[in-house]
Amino acid sequence: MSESTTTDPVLTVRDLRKSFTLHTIDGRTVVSLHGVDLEVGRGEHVALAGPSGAGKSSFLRCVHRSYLPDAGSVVLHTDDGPVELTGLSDREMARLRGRELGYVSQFLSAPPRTAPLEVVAASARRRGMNRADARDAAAEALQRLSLDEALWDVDCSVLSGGERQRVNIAAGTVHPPRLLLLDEPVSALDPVNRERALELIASLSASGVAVLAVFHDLDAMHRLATRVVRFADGHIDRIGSATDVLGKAA
Ligand SMILES: Nc1ncnc2c1ncn2[C@@H]1O[C@H](COP(=O)(O)OP(=O)(O)OP(=O)(O)O)[C@@H](O)[C@H]1O
Repeated sequence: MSESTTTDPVLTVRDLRKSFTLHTIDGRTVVSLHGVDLEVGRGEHVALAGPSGAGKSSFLRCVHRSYLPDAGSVVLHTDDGPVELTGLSDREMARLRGRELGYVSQFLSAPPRTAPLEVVAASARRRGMNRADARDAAAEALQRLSLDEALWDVDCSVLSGGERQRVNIAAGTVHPPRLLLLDEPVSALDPVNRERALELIASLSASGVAVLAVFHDLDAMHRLATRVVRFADGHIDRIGSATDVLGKAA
């Protein structure tokens, strides 16, 4: 399924294909994306829906290029013009990721012996802030997500799952990038912290950030998505408002 063109595009994906060869199972091939087209505009929040195994995470990872697609085009529209991500060297991709492309998964991957404040400040620095401003912005982001200040300088490895997720969200949203990819970012949060995180994510769209998100939770999609894209068997089979695609909110 194809879709219409967005007026102020941030991301344009065309005919994206990805498959995996399972070497341990007689070289069997699993196709996760069969040729997907999608455009995401400035300030849009596009939610990826669909059953388990439909290709949602593969799509996010191919856009982030933690998976290298087999074929197709992934273009990020930057201030310097469109950049084809599939053709960048690893070094160029890493630089672009730091500045323009945030990825928040459900797990925090922090270097050993790093503290929350450092993780979030490092993310802000990669996005162009100076050291002092990055530290202030990191403190503000952690405060907004109610991470207890006593934890800001402890090793991330001692944090609980929900605390790690809040550090991850703070790092993804501090001095927000042009495009933010979210893969189940609030799955370990209690209701109060989940609410704060959803409010923060909602405020990003208002400031022009393009968001591409996977939430298994229908309520989050209804609240946040300007458009829902439903995946099935590695294809997009439906695009529309949350109510059109998911039915009425509970
Ligand atoms: N690294 C991998 N190696 C082998 N197969 C993979 C890999 N990543 C994804 N797949 C396969 O690709 C298909 C799509 O998986 P993907 O994780 O993208 O689905 P999903 O829609 O995100 O599912 P879920 O909602 O359960 O997270 C599945 O059949 C999965 O087994």
